[in-house]
Amino acid sequence: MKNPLPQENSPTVATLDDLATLANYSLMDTLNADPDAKANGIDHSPRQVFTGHYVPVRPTPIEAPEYVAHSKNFFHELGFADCMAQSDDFVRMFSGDLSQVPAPMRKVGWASGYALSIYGTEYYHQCPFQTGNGYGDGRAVSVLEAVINNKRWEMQLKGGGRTPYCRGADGRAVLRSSIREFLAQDHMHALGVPTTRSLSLYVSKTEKVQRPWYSEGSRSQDPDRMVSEAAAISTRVAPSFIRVGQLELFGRRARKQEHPKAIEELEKIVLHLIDREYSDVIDDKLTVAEKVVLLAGEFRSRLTSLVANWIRVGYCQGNFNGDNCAAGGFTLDYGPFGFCEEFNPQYQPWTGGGRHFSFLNQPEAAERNFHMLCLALVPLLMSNEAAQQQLSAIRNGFAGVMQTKVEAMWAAKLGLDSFHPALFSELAALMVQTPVDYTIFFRELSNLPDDIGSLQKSFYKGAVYEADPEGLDQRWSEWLSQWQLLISSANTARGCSPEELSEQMKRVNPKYSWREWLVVPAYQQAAAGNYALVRELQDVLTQPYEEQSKEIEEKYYRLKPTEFCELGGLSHYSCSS
Ligand SMILES: Nc1ncnc2c1ncn2[C@@H]1O[C@H](COP(=O)(O)OP(=O)(O)OP(=O)(O)O)[C@@H](O)[C@H]1O
Ligand SMILES: [Mg+2]
Repeated sequence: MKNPLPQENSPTVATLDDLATLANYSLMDTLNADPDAKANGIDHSPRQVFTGHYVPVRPTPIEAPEYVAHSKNFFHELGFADCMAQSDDFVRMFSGDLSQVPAPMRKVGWASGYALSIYGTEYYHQCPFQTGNGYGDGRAVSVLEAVINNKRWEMQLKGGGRTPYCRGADGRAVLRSSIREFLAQDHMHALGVPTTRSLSLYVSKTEKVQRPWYSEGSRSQDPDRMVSEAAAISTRVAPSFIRVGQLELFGRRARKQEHPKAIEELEKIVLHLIDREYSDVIDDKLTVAEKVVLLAGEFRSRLTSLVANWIRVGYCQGNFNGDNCAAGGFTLDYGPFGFCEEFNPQYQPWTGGGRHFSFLNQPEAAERNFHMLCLALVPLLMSNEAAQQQLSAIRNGFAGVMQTKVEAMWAAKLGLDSFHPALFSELAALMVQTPVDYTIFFRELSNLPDDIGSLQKSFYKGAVYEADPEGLDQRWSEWLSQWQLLISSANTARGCSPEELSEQMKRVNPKYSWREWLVVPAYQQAAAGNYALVRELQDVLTQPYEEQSKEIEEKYYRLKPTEFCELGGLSHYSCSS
């Protein structure tokens, strides 16, 4: 689970001209453009897009861009020189100005439409036209596809200006939310959780936009004022940005036979997805029906692993609807996300999100998204009864696969080879009643303590605990003895030393995880032009399994102070963008 060490090779891409030689626009060249689109990409007002997979859009640059951060890890993986992130032409391009990019890079990017489904229900009314034809990337604009070290990557600006899908909004992202997404992507990758990757982040020195947000110290559920915040553009990178919602859009159109090319467009996007995300596991020579069935099985496998990983690291996506669910099976859209500090199965940082997207309900939410993906694929199997049955068997097997993966994940967190239901259910009860800090508890347990002394570092000591501390400590001691028995017999069977087990558990249970109250000062200082804390956090969060220095431990391996509980913008948020 450790973050793979960046390649030591000297960078092969040192300038934007070097990067240009790797450009290769497969999506634009193989999928259908919206026939009503304007070739120059000046297409910045809400309108309906009836057909086609993408709309050519010219991003709107932010004024006076200033460098905030780039992902050093990802730059090294790609063979990019660090200095490139601050070079004029790179800054210009990745702050939204494509007017001077070197050929064969293109001066127009693209945005895609998608459908919205929430927890398995299809929605249309979020689109200003009530038809679903005006919903999609409202502020995300892809600007480049490049093949780098034999791997294809798509690079997408977030906050890159209005598109036909902007629904009347400004097309911008603010510095606060961009810093959160940028750091969270780097952190998740370092945690070993599949994710879109951070490339770069620039802020405008002059351009501001208004967002609802919380006053200092506010405990209100919803933001209580409008604030003016700096506009920023972050670039994220993935093999593709195809979402379940995107397949749903074409699936719905095919199901309703909305236009003569609907089925062909569905087939094309599905084959494109396979090519981008599944070409290593799905043979190109198979029939479409065979590919579709394999795709469903592979996506099920990736999605269930992803959600088990989210739970392992305490991540709650917050708004896990179909359009925030990447069809490649990685984490996408760090908006109203959060990491569980005080363990609570119903943890949900987003006040608009509801229980259905809460921490331990994510397997259920994932199943709903998976169901929507399967529905979208059905029109491609119309003449093939056998393939339809295979698809429905894969669909119906989701819950079983999900449960197996979640149980294996709990077993791994506990250093065991198999899941012990009774041991786990007492642990879950104790974790809620005490309650514990999720990260600190499992990390302390990874030291294989002799008694509960060190585990108490993770105790928040709530009302239930305070009512009977001896009683709860007694239950913890009993639980720990049972766990010790199980690990010692498992260790004997595996021929594994306690030191080896401890090391193994520490690769599953991170020491450092996202703590919102430690991120808030970083974006607040950044708003004043000081990026030191952003850099420090980037450093800490990209080595989450390492012990790091004493100083870092004292600052970041800590219970959430009580004064931060219930604070708006910190313990919960209603708007995150
Ligand atoms: N400021 C904005 N301007 C234009 N469109 C927006 C803006 N904020 C959100 N949207 C659009 O509203 C929809 C729902 O927003 P949501 O918060 O899921 O996505 P997001 O955070 O913008 O982006 P993504 O899913 O691409 O990470 C998306 O289609 C998004 O593009
Ligand atoms: Mg989204």
